[in-house]
Amino acid sequence: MARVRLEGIEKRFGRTRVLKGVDLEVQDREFLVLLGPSGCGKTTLLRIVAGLEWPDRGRVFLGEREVTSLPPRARGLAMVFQNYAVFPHLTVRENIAFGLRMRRYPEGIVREKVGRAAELLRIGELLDRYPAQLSGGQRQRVAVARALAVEPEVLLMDEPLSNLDALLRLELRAELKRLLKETGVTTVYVTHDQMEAMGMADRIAVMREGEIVQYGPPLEVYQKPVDTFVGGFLGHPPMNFLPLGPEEASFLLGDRREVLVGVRPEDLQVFQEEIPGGVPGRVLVVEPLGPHQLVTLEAWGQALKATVPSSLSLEPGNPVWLRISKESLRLFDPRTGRALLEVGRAP
Ligand SMILES: Nc1ncnc2c1ncn2[C@@H]1O[C@H](COP(=O)(O)OP(=O)(O)OP(=O)(O)O)[C@@H](O)[C@H]1O
Repeated sequence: MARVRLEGIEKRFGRTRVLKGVDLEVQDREFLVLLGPSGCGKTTLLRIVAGLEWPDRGRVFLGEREVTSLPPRARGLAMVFQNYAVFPHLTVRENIAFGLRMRRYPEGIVREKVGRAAELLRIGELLDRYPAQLSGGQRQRVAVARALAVEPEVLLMDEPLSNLDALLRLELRAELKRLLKETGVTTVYVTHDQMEAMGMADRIAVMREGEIVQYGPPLEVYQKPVDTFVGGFLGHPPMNFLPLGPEEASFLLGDRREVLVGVRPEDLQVFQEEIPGGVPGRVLVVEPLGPHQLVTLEAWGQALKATVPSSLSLEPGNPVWLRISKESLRLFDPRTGRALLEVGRAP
């Protein structure tokens, strides 16, 4: 198994700077997710790790080995992409065996490794079928089995679940997580789906416009976003942002300064009776989601989202009172969007 280390990776396509000096370290056996909006450079970074693309500047290490100028096959890694890259003219068995045959393993070993990979992915009964006879989910399992069969030190995955329907994604997400923990392979996984990132990652690297803006365990990134971009990108629905003038800030925070307050929809407490210190608001829209409801409210002169228990019977137009615990607030600089110190924490 191996660490992946990137140092100062820069890449341009024509005049566009796609990667602007990325440093990243993925620990041995870690499941790292590169998360970010479309076009931020995730795939380019992954392709540079794979050796399918060369950086203009910077270095790539796998373990202690520098591989910056090595071709893909010399790097000891395997890849799975979104468009189930399986060969249509080969059976599942031959697809899984492909990488092993390229490495010239003896037939007995090929059979054994194919069997083990098929068992891990629970596709043992599909070995004699052709890809056209498989569902999308099964095809993607074959692609993963083929990647894992060669026992790579590092597994690179680019949106491997994005072509699947929602239910299958959920199922395969959990299975992949189990599987990759079981095999212990170091994984770099690209997605723009924040639920996938939150659910699967040991650590998330959030990318924006060719840079990594935050890197840490999912909950830390969720609870302590370094700026409004990360706060707005993670969470569904995203964090609410309230621009407060000195007067309002003093009322809510006991501190006179202009700030941008970030509050997660689940941290906005909604009451139907007036409560001491509660901020008055009005219900605009109610969306029942089963265990809870998503409520759009007007308060502090702007629209906010709150997730509240379904037991509250709310209708558009209802008056409500809001409370936010100080611990759940995040403060941001209204000019730069950067996070400020937490409320109530000594500087
Ligand atoms: N071969 C190429 N030639 C020119 N521009 C490219 C090339 N590959 C990528 N780009 C550009 O580089 C930028 C980053 O692309 P990249 O595919 O890495 O982003 P991404 O974050 O993976 O996006 P997505 O989630 O949409 O796949 C985009 O603006 C894209 O148009």
